[in-house]
Amino acid sequence: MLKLDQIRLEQGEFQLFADTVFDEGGITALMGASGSGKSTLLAAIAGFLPPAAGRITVDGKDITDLPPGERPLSLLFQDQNLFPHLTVAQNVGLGLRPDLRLTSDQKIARDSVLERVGLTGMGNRLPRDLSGGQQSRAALARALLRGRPWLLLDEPFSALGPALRSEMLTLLRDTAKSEGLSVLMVTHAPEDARMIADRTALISDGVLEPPVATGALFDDPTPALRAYLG
Ligand SMILES: Nc1ncnc2c1ncn2[C@@H]1O[C@H](COP(=O)(O)OP(=O)(O)OP(=O)(O)O)[C@@H](O)[C@H]1O
Repeated sequence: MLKLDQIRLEQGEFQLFADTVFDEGGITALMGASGSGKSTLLAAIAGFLPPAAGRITVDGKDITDLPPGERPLSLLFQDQNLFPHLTVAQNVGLGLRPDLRLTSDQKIARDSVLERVGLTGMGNRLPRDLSGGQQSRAALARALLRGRPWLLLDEPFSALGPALRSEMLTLLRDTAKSEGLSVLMVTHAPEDARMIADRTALISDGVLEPPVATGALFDDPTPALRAYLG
């Protein structure tokens, strides 16, 4: 369970308040208008923005002051962060060792994760020799290789066309299930939330609303969601 306990975040004039719990298992979509604070919230959970007030706990353990790399989570951004001069296998291996000195067991784990995301045999390519969808798979593979229980995604597939995006969302849903991951995914697209998110939490007027079942939410939108959907 990921708990945001009376959290207040500040970025310049902007403020966001969050006091809610994300249950583990399954996928939670995080939605809200542009500038509502979705990326700010993920940055705080990931450890890149210290809260102005409040505590963040995971399974009862206070992680508020832990450096990003020591938190029980991986973060995946839209631009994928693949290093252009490193091969796919090296980019993925960075998830385990920044110096790339993988043990033989770690290499086996890396190759296994490449296989799980459908990149078998592509480890020696450079990112530029992959399609957009394959680059997304490589970035997901790196996050998965870290083996952290929570996966935070900030509009990771929004640069992809509709068919590829849907393919990646399906891969994410299947992988989260098979690996028992808890996923928090920022998205602008209601259809993405409806497709894979068990729950959806909305940020509205500087406040994070508690996550609720996605189907029920869209079938009977709250005033905040109605305002967002327009
Ligand atoms: N470094 C910063 N200094 C000052 N204000 C900032 C900074 N970073 C973000 N903000 C402000 O914080 C607010 C929230 O931004 P954030 O990027 O979290 O929103 P978002 O919901 O992710 O938006 P989008 O959907 O457009 O990506 C915005 O008003 C933004 O202008």
